[in-house]
Amino acid sequence: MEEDDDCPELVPILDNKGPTSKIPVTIITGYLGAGKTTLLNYILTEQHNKRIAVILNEFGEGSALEKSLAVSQAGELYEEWLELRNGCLCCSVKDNGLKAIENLMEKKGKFDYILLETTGLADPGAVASMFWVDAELGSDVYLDGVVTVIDAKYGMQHLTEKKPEGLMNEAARQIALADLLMINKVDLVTVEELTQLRETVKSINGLVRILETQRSKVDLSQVLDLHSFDITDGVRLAEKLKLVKSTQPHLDKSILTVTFEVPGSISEDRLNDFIQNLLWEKTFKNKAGLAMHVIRLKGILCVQGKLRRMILQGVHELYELDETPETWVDGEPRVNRLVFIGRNLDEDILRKEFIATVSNGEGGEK
Ligand SMILES: Nc1nc2c(ncn2[C@@H]2O[C@H](COP(=O)(O)OP(=O)(O)OP(=O)(O)O)[C@@H](O)[C@H]2O)c(=O)[nH]1
Repeated sequence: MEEDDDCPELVPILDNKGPTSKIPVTIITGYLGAGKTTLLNYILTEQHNKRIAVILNEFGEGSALEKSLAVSQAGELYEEWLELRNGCLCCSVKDNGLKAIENLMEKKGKFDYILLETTGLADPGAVASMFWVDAELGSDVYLDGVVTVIDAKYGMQHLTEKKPEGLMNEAARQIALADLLMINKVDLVTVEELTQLRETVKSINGLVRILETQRSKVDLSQVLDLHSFDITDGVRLAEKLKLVKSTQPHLDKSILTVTFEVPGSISEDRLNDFIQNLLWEKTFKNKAGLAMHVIRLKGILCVQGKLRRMILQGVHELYELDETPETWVDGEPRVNRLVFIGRNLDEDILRKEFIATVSNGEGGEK
């Protein structure tokens, strides 16, 4: 056992990924009119003793601010920022979003939390990747999670909208990327409609926690500090991944969740080969010959030569493989458990490809 009391000087406890030294960013996404602004207004007017900065994101859109700021009850629209009585702040940033946020913090001091609302049609994956990469590069912020708001009444319609060949349905993509899903406007639907939507959502993202809300009212502790990209709690993630089941597509060509478990310890190099073939080269195809496309990826792995569990996190083409603080216990079965959310995925093929790639040569027992 390691000594917990003594902290070796050369190993800072608050490493640059530590939640205490950096400011969390939660991305709030969802289709047009789902209730994102209502959620932000609710959060900003609740008593939470946090200094929250709300950023309305127009990254990459290049267009002028199309909508009023989240909090404009005073009738004033602030170009740069709007400071609220409870210490919160609201502003709109374009293009180089992270730089703008850093400038804002320089001017206004640090916040406790940043909420970033993406425009209804934006791909939250691009924004999430940007924050994720920046955190790695030593920025003051880290990505806490992606919250997707769905319209209980029109959600199904958005999900079944036909897209031109090859294009992904944005509503489904936003669900696939979510770490937390809020089905909002439950007052407008019947129990049956709500059940149907919930089942459809689960068939896309088998990992996500689902909340049902009216007027986006939600216990803030369920939305903030999700630590969805943390690498420190491998045990909790392992337990969570164990409960995930592969899903069947509900909708034509829909995005779904695939999960599997492979025993033994694996080579890190070959694991990297597998991930890169999947995410970058897109070499794996489903039975219909369509390339698999991963949107979100999580895993707990047992890597040869590592005493600790490894965590794998991925968003689109980015991935990160890290050691957790937890060592494998003697006699504990070594397993690799992976969850993929994406398009054209096929569980059998993916598992076979994984086994073929990682257990080449000396794979198997530790
Ligand atoms: N009936 C009902 N209406 C709601 C609920 N939540 C929000 N609304 C209304 O739905 C409309 C859209 O809500 P917004 O919060 O502006 O949605 P949004 O996702 O920010 O919309 P965009 O900015 O266009 O993407 C508003 O008129 C809200 O008052 C709810 O739970 N029930």
